Amino acid sequence: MDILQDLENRGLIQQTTDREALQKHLNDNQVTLYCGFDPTADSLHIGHLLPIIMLKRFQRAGHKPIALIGGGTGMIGDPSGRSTERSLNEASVVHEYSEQVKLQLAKLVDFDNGTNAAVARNNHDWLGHMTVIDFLRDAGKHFGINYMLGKESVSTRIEQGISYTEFSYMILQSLDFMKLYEEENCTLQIGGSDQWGNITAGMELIRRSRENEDDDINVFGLTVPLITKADGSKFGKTAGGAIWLDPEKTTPYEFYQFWINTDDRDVMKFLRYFTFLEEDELAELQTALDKHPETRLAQKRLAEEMTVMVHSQGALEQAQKITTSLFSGDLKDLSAGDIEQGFKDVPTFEASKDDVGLIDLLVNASISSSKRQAREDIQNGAIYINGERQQDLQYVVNEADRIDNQFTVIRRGKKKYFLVHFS
Ligand SMILES: N[C@@H](Cc1ccc(O)cc1)C(=O)O
Repeated sequence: MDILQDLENRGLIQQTTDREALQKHLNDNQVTLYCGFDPTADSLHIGHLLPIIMLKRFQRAGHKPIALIGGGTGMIGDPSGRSTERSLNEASVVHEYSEQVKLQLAKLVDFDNGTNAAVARNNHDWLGHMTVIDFLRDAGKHFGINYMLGKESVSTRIEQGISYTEFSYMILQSLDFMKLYEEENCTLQIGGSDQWGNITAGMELIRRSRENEDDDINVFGLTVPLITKADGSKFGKTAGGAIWLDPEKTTPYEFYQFWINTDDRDVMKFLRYFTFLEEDELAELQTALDKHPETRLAQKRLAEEMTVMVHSQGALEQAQKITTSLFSGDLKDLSAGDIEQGFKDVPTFEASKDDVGLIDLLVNASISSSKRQAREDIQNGAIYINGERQQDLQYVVNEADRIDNQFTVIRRGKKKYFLVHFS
């Protein structure tokens, strides 16, 4: 099936410029396309995944993706989709973020697979050395103020205010498209739906600066939809904050759990958006969802695909093992690393490796508020050590209670977890 049809079936096209011409262009050529990512943090997050996967889809269809790192634009700040001015990051910080973002992109997009290997570029390489005179003469001349004021990213900000810095952002992104068009024969830019204005501005710049040339200029833009959820809340934001792609910031277990918790009403849409599963398999999962929603087969499949894609098969297996152990309450087979992932946000008490009476431990670790309370908790059967109830008031916590010789998981009541770390 051709790529545009596949994208359309998956609901992945928000807007395209001249759809028919784009179709023909993609049918007749190996097309070089790009998507830009501004380094606004030390890691990409789940909101960046859709455009990244889009690059992979085009790559699988035989086209050539460029992942553009916004080392230059990241110094300025895109007003698109934002209601307030951004605060500027130090140059050294943007530089550091750029390196991290580049490494992440390299893991996700195939940078060495022969004829259509993906390429990484950094727009600081050209924007960072441009003089202000060149900028105003060569780029600025092609942008009418009315045209710029008409862009949604600007018009929606006139009331609250927008700096000249952010106002100029669209010119920088346009210069990128022109640069990549000239140097890499890049003819398609893709992005999130809020990027439509910047993408079309780039096409306009390419056309205007080549007005006197006779050959046809074939450049295109395509945007993906904003991801919405049935419950109206924002995609990718949880109580614990953003879902990052960096395993140090969001562990693979947490990442896996994020997808597992997808609402029944959203799961099929997300499978279409994010995975490469094809119609027949999607239909099977739809049937499972209709007949046996309680098995959460579609959610499991989504979580598996995404965890392997962003992390690894090993990370998926670890996440599944932790999930099963936490569900059954049987923690014996977990390693210290598993415990750290599975109980990342649980209060942790540091202890030495000496045997200690359970009552003392409960009080020292602030699990029970007093010795009396500790005795009551134990007698009431509210205290569990590594998932096993302990009702002996004289019990001494010892080496055998240490998982991987480092952790003891204590539960008080139904789901209040505490971690004791022995060192
Ligand atoms: N403006 C894009 C990032 C980007 C940067 C440079 C480009 O040339 C293209 C895209 C964003 O904020 O998501």
